[in-house]
Formats: sequence, C-alpha cells, structure tokens
Amino acid sequence: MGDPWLSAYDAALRVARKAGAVIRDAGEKEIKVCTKSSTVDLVTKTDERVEKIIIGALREQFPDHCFIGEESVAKGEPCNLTDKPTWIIDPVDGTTNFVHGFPFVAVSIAFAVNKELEFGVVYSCLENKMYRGRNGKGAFCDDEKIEVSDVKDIHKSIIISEHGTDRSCEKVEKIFSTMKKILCIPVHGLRGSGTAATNMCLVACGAVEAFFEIGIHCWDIAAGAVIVKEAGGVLLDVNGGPFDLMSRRMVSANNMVIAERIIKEIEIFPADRDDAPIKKITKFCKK
Ligand SMILES: O=P(O)(O)O[C@H]1[C@H](O)[C@@H](O)[C@H](O)[C@H](O)[C@@H]1O
Ligand SMILES: [Mg+2]
Repeated sequence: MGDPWLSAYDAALRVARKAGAVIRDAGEKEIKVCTKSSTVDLVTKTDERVEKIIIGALREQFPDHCFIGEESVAKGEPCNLTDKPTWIIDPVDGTTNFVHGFPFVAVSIAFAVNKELEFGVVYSCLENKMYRGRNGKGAFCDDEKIEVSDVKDIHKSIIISEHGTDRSCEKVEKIFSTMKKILCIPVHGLRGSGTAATNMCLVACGAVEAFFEIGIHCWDIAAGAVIVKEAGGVLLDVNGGPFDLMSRRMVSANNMVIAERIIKEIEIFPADRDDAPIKKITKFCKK
C-alpha cells in the first residue's frame, strides 16, 4: 500500500503556510482583543478567521474527515477524538504573543487516525520556520532533519514551562513552586516561548531538554507531540504514566532520564479533560 496520508500531509503544509501569512499580515494592523475562559485567555478575529481558512481548505479536500479546532470548541463544538481521520488545529498558538508583538506565534495542525497521531505541522510564522514530523519518517525544521539533545545530566539542561491562562492563586502557587524546585536542582535555565507548539519544537531540535505544562489543550500539543517523538524524544503524563493527548497535561523531553527527573518535582493540580462534557465558553469583547 502506498502512502495513504501523503496528500493530507501536503495539504497541512500548504494551509499552514497560508495561515501564517494571514497572521503576519494581521499583526501589522490594529488587533482587537476579546477574552474567553479568563481575562488572560485572549482571542482575536485573526484566531477565528485563520481557523475558518484552515478548516475550510481541509474540509473541501477531505469532506469525510473530522475536525477539532480551538475556536470551534470554544463555540461549543465537541472535542472528542474518535477512530475517524481527525484534524486537530490551533490556528494561532501564542495568541498573547501575537497581541503583544512577542515574536513566537505558531500555526499547529495535527492529524490522527484510530486515535494515533499520523503527522504534525508547526509553522512558527514570525520566524518563518516550518517544523514537521510524520509517524516513522522523522522530524524536520524546513529541510533539515532535527534531533533532540543528548544531555542526560539535569544540571546541564534548559527546561521550558508556561503559566497558562488559569490564574487562580492555588494553581499559580503550584506552578511557581514546581519551577522553583526545578530551578534549584539546579538546571542551566528555565524558559518559556509563550506557545506550547513552539516549545515542543524547541525540545525536538535540541535547543532545550524538556517542556512540561498542566492546563494545555490537545490543539496546543498534538502536532508538537509527533515532532518530538520523531526527533527521538519522549512524551509522558506529568505523573510518569503514558501520555494522554486529551488529559491537558504533558511532559515532553529529550529522554526518559530528564523526563523522570522533572516529574519528581512537578506539583500536579487538576485540569478538566478536553473530552469532558462540553462547555461553551462565553467570549467577552470590549465595545
Ligand atoms: O491559547 P493559545 O493557543 O495561545 O495557547 C496557549 C499556549 O500554547 C500555552 O502553552 C500557554 O500556557 C497558554 O495557555 C496559551 O494560551
Ligand atoms: Mg494554543
């Protein structure tokens, strides 16, 4: 049998580039900002427009496929991963960065069949870097093959995490307590690009050893998960168990030694699963 998902992969690359160009253009103009689940969970017309462009183009070519998109889910569409061919899309990963002109913004498109991720494309559109990975076929940044770092000594590592968009003090305390413990191991440094998709690509290309977060969504990490795995890295749950795309928690690392060392320090807090019963999110826009 040939390569059943090659045309889907090519379509993902094409539409990611197109989406990135729309985001770059929109960043030059005035950006009207609305909020979703909290006052720091930002959304713009560009997020919605780009998601429509991506899903519109893919649906035209693949009318039988299913779609999970960040902005569609916010409007009340289901977020269930079934065995059917399913696209998992974050049109603008790093919306806060986009709004502020902080230069890491990514289009993230993944494709799963039988609940297995087949490929992932992360277009870091302000840097103009196309990261991509296909199951069993390696990971690339533009035309260059990428690999995770070979560092096993946590003391020689850089670790990424993020603060997320839930600012309840209890959670923020746990996030900072975890970060403090990791910093005091000590590691070489802690970083955060503001986009989970880009963070995972930084793990994949060996710039950092690990990225972990609780509270991310499947669309933030699905494409990055393929890229990390294909670059030789590992994906785990924050409790050391198997990675679960819908669980809203993840550790991605260059190897098990680094992953398990970080996991020892992570203070876990609850996050509702992505496939929990649907809650439409009310959007607030200032007049
Ligand atoms: O909402 P977008 O798509 O910009 O993505 C999120 C990031 O990817 C997270 O890592 C990050 O922690 C934030 O939750 C951020 O919202
Ligand atoms: Mg995102």
